[in-house]
Amino acid sequence: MKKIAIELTNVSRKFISPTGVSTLALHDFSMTLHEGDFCAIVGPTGCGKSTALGMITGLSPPSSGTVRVFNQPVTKIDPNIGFVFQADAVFPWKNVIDNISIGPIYRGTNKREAKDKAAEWVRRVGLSGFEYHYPHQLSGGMRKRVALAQTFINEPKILLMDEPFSALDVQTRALMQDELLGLWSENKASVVFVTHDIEEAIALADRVIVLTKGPGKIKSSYEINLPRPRDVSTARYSTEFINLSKQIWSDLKDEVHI
Ligand SMILES: Nc1ncnc2c1ncn2[C@@H]1O[C@H](COP(=O)(O)OP(=O)(O)OP(=O)(O)O)[C@@H](O)[C@H]1O
Repeated sequence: MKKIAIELTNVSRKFISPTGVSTLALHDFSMTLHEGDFCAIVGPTGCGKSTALGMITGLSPPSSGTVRVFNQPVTKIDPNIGFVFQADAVFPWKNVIDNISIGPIYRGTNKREAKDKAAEWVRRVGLSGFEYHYPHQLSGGMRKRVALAQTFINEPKILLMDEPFSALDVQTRALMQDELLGLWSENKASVVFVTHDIEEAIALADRVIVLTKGPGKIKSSYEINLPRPRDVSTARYSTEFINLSKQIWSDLKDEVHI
């Protein structure tokens, strides 16, 4: 029996603006993610997807309900959690090796060892030859590879991803999705992946959760039983994939209808 990695129970999150305006971002939201599982969340803009991730990180406590990570209440930022966001989180003034080694150095690994480890990650994400390039000398896809290496080098038990590939062109995006699945299959982190792209959600995840328009609550949830390992560019042609895609799109269409 797999352990529970993340558990949100009847969570709501309200924001109060400086002028006193209250926004209920998420309402009575519950989800459970087991160790090593890959869950995607889709939903209309502003429905509270990023808010849900923020509560798992410990950056933004819930207004009511409970958030537990590996059975412990979330009270602070947990070093076992890795993040990848839409914006590149790479340091522009550091080269590729220095960007990738920064996590282990902050965690107390000596510089030599951290750089050796980073060199191995440079190879794993296909950036050999670019070790001493700076982010502005790399393409968007290459910068994303740096971001993935920066995260995976810390061997996170939980990986939170907020539209990480949305700024990439279609081909690079498919490559990065395959890259992510490859890294995940070795590391087996528990992943929560937020996206607007239904096909991306189905191609990557074991489960896709659809949220209603804000304040978000769960509208539907689908188990994705496509075989693994998956090749994202071919998986999308299967009948099962197409049917899931139609069903999820139909759920979402009701929510974005104006
Ligand atoms: N710090 C904040 N202060 C006030 N309101 C906030 C804050 N953060 C989020 N909100 C509001 O909470 C709601 C949910 O925002 P959130 O960013 O979680 O949505 P989302 O589903 O991730 O949106 P998108 O798909 O557009 O990225 C929105 O109405 C947003 O304006």
